[in-house]
Amino acid sequence: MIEIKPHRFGHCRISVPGSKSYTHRTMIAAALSDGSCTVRNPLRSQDTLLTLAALEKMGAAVVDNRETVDIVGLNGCFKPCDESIYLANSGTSMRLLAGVAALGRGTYRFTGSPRMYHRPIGHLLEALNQLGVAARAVEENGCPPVEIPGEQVSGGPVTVNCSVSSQFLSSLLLMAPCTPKGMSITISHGLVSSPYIDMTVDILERFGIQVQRDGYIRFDVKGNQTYRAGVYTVEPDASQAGYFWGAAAITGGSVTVNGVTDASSQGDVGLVGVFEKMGCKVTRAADSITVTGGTLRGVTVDMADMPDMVPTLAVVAAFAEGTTVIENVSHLKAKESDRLASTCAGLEKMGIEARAEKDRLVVTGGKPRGADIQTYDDHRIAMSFAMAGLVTPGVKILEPDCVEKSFPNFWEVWQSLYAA
Ligand SMILES: O=C(O)C1=C[C@@H](OP(=O)(O)O)[C@@H](O)[C@H](O)C1
Ligand SMILES: C=C(OP(=O)(O)O)C(=O)O
Repeated sequence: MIEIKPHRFGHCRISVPGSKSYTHRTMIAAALSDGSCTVRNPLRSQDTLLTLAALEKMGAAVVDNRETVDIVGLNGCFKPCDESIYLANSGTSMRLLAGVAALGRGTYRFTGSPRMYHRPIGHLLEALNQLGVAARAVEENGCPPVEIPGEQVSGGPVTVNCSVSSQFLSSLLLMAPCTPKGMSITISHGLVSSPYIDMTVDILERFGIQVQRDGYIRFDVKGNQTYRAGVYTVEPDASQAGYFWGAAAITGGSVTVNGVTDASSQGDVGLVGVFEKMGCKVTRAADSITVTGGTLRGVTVDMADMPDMVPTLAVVAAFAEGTTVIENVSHLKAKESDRLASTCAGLEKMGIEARAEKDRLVVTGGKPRGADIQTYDDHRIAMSFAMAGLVTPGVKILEPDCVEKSFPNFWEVWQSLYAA
């Protein structure tokens, strides 16, 4: 348990670790590449290290130098792996690896934590089945554990339902260039979290892969393309910056996060635009963004593309005047926890009116009081409610180590607010 002490600060400048999403993607692309890659500024957290360990088990040669990671790629085809590959509760590892595993030889079995066994993957398995891969959920319930036979998949046309997760499409996009025929991917039933697709396409292009797209409707990737080995640098994580910008919003202080800018494909940078609408001042510089808190008012905002920032926004909304309506977020039910429920539970415990409706979250600002916050093993719940403790005495975060999933030194970086 960590008790967050209230603190007002003037200006604070901070740095956050490398992007989780970019680290997963860069490591996977490197493992598929035609030679020796160096990944600079990788996020070294529980989830990204699970992806790295999985790639090593699937045959990539890995040297972890901490500041950098060297990966020798397998030129589009993984080696057989007899043991099960454990991916804890890392949805990105599970979904992205399940697709690219179909490029390998032998059968891969991906397992995880109990919560992972409730996070859907059926739509990706169905897409793999269309491509002739006999991928299956071991329990036949559309959730991990999964078995993926590496069948030298040839490619072709495929349709995928991305209404629950964009990660299914990212997975298909990552495997497509290594198939002989290439793939023509059509998205059915809409797409949530679309900026993560832009990140995937960005990584593909940086590795020399050509992708043709019609918005978020259809993607054509030619076959027999090569992921080009090289040196790749991971940019700082915009989602992690969000907790520090949120700290500024709530306290009325000012926080500059280094290296995160509007030019990024990371959709979560968009959170600063929401804070701006709520009454904060946002200063965008060439290599940083500064948020300065102001008098906050509630907003109505569609967060389908920024799912990971919903708990962050909901906690900030508790300190705003009026009601905040966060729309199109039903996919939050399938995250590390049911995030609509866990966010509401924390806010209600603090005396704030919050309710999860079908696909939206409604929070009415008020006078939050201190409370023990249950984190449900969800890093984003821990980091979001830490912000509340900067203003409200008596906020205690239970099981704070869950931040290891994405931001192992979060509590250390958090301390820099107290030095400001
Ligand atoms: O592809 C990615 O790196 C991610 C996609 C998003 O998931 P969904 O597409 O399942 O919403 C996001 O919530 C997750 O933290 C990371
Ligand atoms: C949902 C998240 O990650 P994942 O899907 O990789 O578990 C997250 O980091 O908030």
